Amino acid sequence: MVNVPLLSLKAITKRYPGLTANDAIDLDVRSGEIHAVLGENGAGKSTLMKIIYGVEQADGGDIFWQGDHVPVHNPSRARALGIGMVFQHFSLFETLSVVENISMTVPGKKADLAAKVRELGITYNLTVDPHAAVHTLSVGERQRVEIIRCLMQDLRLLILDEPTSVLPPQHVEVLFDALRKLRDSGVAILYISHKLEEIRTLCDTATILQAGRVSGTVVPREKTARDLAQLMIGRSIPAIEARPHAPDTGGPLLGLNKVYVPSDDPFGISLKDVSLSVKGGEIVGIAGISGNGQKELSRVISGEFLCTELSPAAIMMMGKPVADLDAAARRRLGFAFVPEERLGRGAVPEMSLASNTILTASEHGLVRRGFVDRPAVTDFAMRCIRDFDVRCNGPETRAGALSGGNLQKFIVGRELHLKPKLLFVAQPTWGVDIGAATEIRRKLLALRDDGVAILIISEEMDELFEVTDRLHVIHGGALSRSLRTSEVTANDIGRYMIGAEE
Ligand SMILES: Nc1ncnc2c1ncn2[C@@H]1O[C@H](COP(=O)(O)OP(=O)(O)OP(=O)(O)O)[C@@H](O)[C@H]1O
Repeated sequence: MVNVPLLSLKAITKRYPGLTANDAIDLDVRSGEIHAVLGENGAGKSTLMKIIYGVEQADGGDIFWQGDHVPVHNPSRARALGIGMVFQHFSLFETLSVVENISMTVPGKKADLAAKVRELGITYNLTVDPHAAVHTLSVGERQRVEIIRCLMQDLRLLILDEPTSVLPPQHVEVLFDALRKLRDSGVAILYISHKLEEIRTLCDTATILQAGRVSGTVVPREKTARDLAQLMIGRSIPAIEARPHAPDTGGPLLGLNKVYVPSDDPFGISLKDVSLSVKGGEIVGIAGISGNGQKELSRVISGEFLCTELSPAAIMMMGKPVADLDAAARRRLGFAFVPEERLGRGAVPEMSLASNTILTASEHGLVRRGFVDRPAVTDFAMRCIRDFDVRCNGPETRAGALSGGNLQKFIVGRELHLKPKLLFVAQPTWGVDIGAATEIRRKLLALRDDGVAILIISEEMDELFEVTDRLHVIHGGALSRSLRTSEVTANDIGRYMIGAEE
């Protein structure tokens, strides 16, 4: 029995209208291994994980668990087998405590559950106070709660979907230590990530998916990140060339002048004395650990949150005071914005891609005399799809049916096609595969060279170093002074990020 895989998938197939998301996939996962699943956006990774966890049902193929043929009709059946999954978006109730959240799916007295949370926390170095309310926890701590919840049952296989995309760098190592301990105790881990270096450090095996099929299985440690990217995409990715600093092109197109904004969310961060400016032809980045005011800053700049205490001139766009203008009025001045949350704020999942373009592009010839110009809308959506290589069934595809990375590419494409004077992008390449991320960064640089002013909030240090001319670091709702990117190191930025530097 030693050689029987813990989980064995045979010819798993899943079809959606017009496409095959998983095409006869075979995959073996063994106890005590960390097994990466790699692939371009839309390759079928999340679909496959959802089938294993019982959220989606396969149209064909078989699942074997320790050699036995088992149907997995729903997540509770998966949990009963010993399968746990941590999704990208956590499923915790903010106002309840850790142990109250856990007791919703795990039977037992609260006192016993709390003791178990403490014990598991010590064993795996995932400590968290069982009685803390979830809203008081950092993102890293919430993820620990999700993992501990899986551990409370007899866990044999843990599925993690891009777990480090939400973590600050210093929490990544803590997570990896816990995952290695789990592996050494015999648990199998399925690990989805676009971060190839992480996969090389952490994972024992990697299965690569290309357009819904398995294209290979490798030992990632024996490959370079470049090899892995090539295996995923089927071609090599040219590096972004070094570029000279852009010339000054006049006055700032965005200015924040001593912006103080109390948070309207009881769990949020207040902005303190935030000043910054972005000129045409430059990219300014905002680095920082998530939860330090990025969300609040982006709502204030986008106009989604109007703070009545600000004087109109506290925020200037294209030389005009805008702090009292709503988002639509700011957009009319030539401002475009990519929010951090794709679904809900960036796009309406129930609407087609074409209709989603009208949300922000209506003033760009898509609505005439109050009527939607359908051919113009379709043409606009087609251009976004083509230029940003959005893998979908065309402009009438429902936004919610796109894979995460493809929806991100579509939203970035839509905003870049508005030909803004000032562009503000939160997490430009969040969840996007390495090939597409390089392409998005290249397009941002091209816009900058055309004189557009660009502000980027990102938690990816490499990305900020690759594209920005200047940087600020946000910590506790306050911004550092402006730092010229070519004159600082990642270590310098790290000190500001943890508040060791004013
Ligand atoms: N509910 C759905 N309806 C229709 N098509 C869907 C649905 N869910 C996924 N798809 C399609 O299935 C394909 C695979 O999507 P999936 O989310 O599995 O990709 P992925 O590899 O996880 O991508 P990413 O890296 O972008 O998260 C995509 O083409 C996607 O558009």
